[in-house]
Amino acid sequence: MNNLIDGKAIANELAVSLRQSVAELKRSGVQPKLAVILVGDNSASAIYVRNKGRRAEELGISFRLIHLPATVNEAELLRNIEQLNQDSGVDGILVQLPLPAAINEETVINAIAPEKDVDGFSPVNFGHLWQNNPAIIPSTAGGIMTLLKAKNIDLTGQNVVIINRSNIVGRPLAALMLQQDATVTIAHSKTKNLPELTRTADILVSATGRAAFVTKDMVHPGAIVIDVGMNRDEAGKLVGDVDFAAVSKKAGLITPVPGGVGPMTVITLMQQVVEIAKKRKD
Ligand SMILES: Nc1nc(=O)c2c([nH]1)NC[C@@H]1CN(c3ccc(C(=O)N[C@@H](CCC(=O)O)C(=O)O)cc3)C=[N+]21
Repeated sequence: MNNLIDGKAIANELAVSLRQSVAELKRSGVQPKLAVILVGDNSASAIYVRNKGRRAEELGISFRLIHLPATVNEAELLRNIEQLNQDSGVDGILVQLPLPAAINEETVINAIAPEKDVDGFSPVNFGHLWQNNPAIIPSTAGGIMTLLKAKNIDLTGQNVVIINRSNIVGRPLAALMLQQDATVTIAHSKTKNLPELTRTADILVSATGRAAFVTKDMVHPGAIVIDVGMNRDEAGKLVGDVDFAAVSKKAGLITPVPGGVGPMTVITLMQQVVEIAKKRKD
């Protein structure tokens, strides 16, 4: 099957030059550093954070994990963020989502200094993105753009349907694709006649969190299918949103799970840590 987009391989290629950028920064006396705050013991979050730590270490980026108990109160979490905001040795701050229900995610995200908000979730970075002047962008959306670029896909005039309206994936991805002259539709749980809509897509992106949500009748032959889903099947195996066996026979290009968007998210995060660290020299 040669219609597979190998996100892992693309991420590994990008890692080569990124490692050089880190080495160069170190020679000039700057040690790039990412701080991650993980609250509680969500097993999926623990895996994602571990993957980020591994990649950082391999690139020569310092990685500080602050693991707080699920019972931590908001004020305590905000104090931790404030400390990282003040620490001139920290370039990027990431608070792993989701947070426990007792904590207001918006309050927490807004507490991160925008220039260290490596996720691009803060209102300032979000605003820059929608003003068509992106600064720090959400990693999953950025990673998908890099993946399409690596495959020489021109978005001009393409019909894109994104099944996800979150601030983390759907909205930032829509902004980035619009910037490259795609015609973007954001679909969600209230969208009428979804299969009819998705069949109009030249590029279909799904991030619903439901295994086998995207079936082959929803996909136009030859379409590009980007699977952002991270689900566990009955056997506990990681699967995406797309019925991969059937849809991969129909799609022009398709990303697998694992090995598609996930590794691109992580490498994009690291690229942004390095970009922020470069600013220390300005
Ligand atoms: N503040 C914040 N920023 C995030 O960027 C963020 C977050 N919260 N919360 C959760 C999502 C999810 N996410 C992933 C990261 C790596 C993989 C990844 O490495 N996936 C691998 C394998 C995963 C595995 O081994 O289970 C793959 O798809 O091949 C996936 C998903 C980042 N997120």
